[in-house]
Amino acid sequence: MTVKETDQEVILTHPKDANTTVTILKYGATVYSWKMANKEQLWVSTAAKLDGSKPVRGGIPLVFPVFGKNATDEHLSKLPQHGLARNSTWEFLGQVKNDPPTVQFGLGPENANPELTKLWPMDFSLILTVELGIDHLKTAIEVQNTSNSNELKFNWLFHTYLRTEDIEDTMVTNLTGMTAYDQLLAETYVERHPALTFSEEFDRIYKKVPENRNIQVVRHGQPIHTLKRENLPDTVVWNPWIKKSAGMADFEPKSGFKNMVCVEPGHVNDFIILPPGEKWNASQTLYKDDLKFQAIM
Ligand SMILES: O=P(O)(O)OC[C@H]1O[C@@H](O)[C@H](O)[C@@H](O)[C@@H]1O
Repeated sequence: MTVKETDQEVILTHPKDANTTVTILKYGATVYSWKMANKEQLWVSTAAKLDGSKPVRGGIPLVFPVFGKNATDEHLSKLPQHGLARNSTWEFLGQVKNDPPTVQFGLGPENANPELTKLWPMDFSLILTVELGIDHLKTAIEVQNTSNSNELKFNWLFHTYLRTEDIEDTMVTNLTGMTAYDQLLAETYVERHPALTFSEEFDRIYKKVPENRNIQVVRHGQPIHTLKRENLPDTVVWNPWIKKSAGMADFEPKSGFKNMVCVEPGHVNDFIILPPGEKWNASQTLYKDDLKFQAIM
């Protein structure tokens, strides 16, 4: 069996390697484990809530329809930080392909968190497709505006927590020359560093990153993760470091910031405005590649 469903989760196993698996919690349709040849690729807090009481701290939470906390939009401003998709139990729609094993999850106003759809009463349909390759994990999203008359205004982001052995000797590359909004300084500037390194809290939105930039997480000269993006122009890079992780009750162990970096492809710098009836598609693929340095300014 390549796909196993329980009440809480769906587990995919690759037919060519029983140690290559992905586990998706129905709550938030959150990928919270991805193992390649038995090696975990994602970071998840040991205090993460997997019981639907709180979005999962780790894995790949889904951010929709708003990134961060909105202050101005009549409806979006009423939603909590990062919206409602990560706080809703999605419907498992089943397996759509055998090899690579591929499954889908759906969310709409009928099954989304009712407390939150009351605050954001829009017509929408989301389909998340998760594909487990022998050497990759692809997550793809389709958003449909199911209204006959109103536009749908939203952000999308894959809040991907990537695992690393030690953040202090980890770099994130191929964002050189991009415009960055530093959320900690509230300043916009052009990224001049040939690679991002980490020695304190880090929270930046890189804007309009061309699709041919494949962001890499590099350790000891070896790329440990490579990210390919489709229709996701912005990328958030985040590490909470010591003080911020100390303040998060669900972030454990407290030294866990050393073992993770969030590289989060999304469309967050502005909103997508989808006309009635239309669809919008985007995806992220995590895979392994050789070192490809794209530092052209
Ligand atoms: O604690 P949350 O809501 O999961 O957010 C975690 C982080 O998510 C990142 O995407 C944001 O850039 C950070 O500002 C934020 O702190």
